[in-house]
Amino acid sequence: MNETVIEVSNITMRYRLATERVDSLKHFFVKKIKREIRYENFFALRDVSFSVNKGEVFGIIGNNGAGKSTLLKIIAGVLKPTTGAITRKGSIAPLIELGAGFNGELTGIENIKLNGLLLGYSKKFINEKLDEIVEFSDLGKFIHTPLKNYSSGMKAKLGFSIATVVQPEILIVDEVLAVGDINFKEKSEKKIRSMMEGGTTVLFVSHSLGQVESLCDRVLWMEHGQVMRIGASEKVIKEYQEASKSK
Ligand SMILES: Nc1ncnc2c1ncn2[C@@H]1O[C@H](COP(=O)(O)OP(=O)(O)OP(=O)(O)O)[C@@H](O)[C@H]1O
Repeated sequence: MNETVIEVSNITMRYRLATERVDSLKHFFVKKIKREIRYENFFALRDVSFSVNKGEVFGIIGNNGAGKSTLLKIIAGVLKPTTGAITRKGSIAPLIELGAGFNGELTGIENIKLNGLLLGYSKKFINEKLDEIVEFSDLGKFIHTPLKNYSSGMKAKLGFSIATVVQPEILIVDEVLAVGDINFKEKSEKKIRSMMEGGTTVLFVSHSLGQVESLCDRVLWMEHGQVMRIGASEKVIKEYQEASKSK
């Protein structure tokens, strides 16, 4: 029987956007005190529900602004939904907002140590795994350079290498593979596949439909914060492409 590891129940995420234009922070507070700031409700997610089974590779697709990253952040526990509930079973490695825990002044090596601690790895474990992380990251001599000199792809490589040195029960991958070069893409796809074989559940967000189709069992297509379709990858991707064409 299929075991559910992620259950998303009626998630709604509301952002409040200030509708006034203010030129400075001072101006903002003056207006706020005078209660002249008005807010508009913006729903990034509306009543989203689905579940993901253990060992499944689950893709999320949709146009820019559809709500994919917001949904992943809620599942990862980085954001709290306005209403609705999430249940999650097992350890999680969220590869989202890579670099959020990075420090631009520190070198690649130093960031591995810092980020590893943030991910809950012990010092001993990080030291044991350091060579493996450095090798996988393909950063060559840049590993000894401060991160502020890295491109976004280089940061993504480092983040992926750190997070996947352990086998989490749930791996969340948001566009990470899109910024890596072709060699790294192949390598990281291989790593994701080996994790899948080891039983890891993967949530994968990407605009690369070919990659989604080749990696994912099922796909969720979102539009304007709502679920359009959930189903077998090939079928849902085809429907999404047809809908995009006819727009
Ligand atoms: N902190 C925030 N405050 C207000 N609105 C936000 C915030 N974060 C995201 N949004 C809005 O929520 C909507 C969904 O954003 P989200 O980043 O989840 O989309 P996405 O599907 O991941 O897009 P993309 O494919 O471009 O990465 C967008 O309209 C965005 O402008």
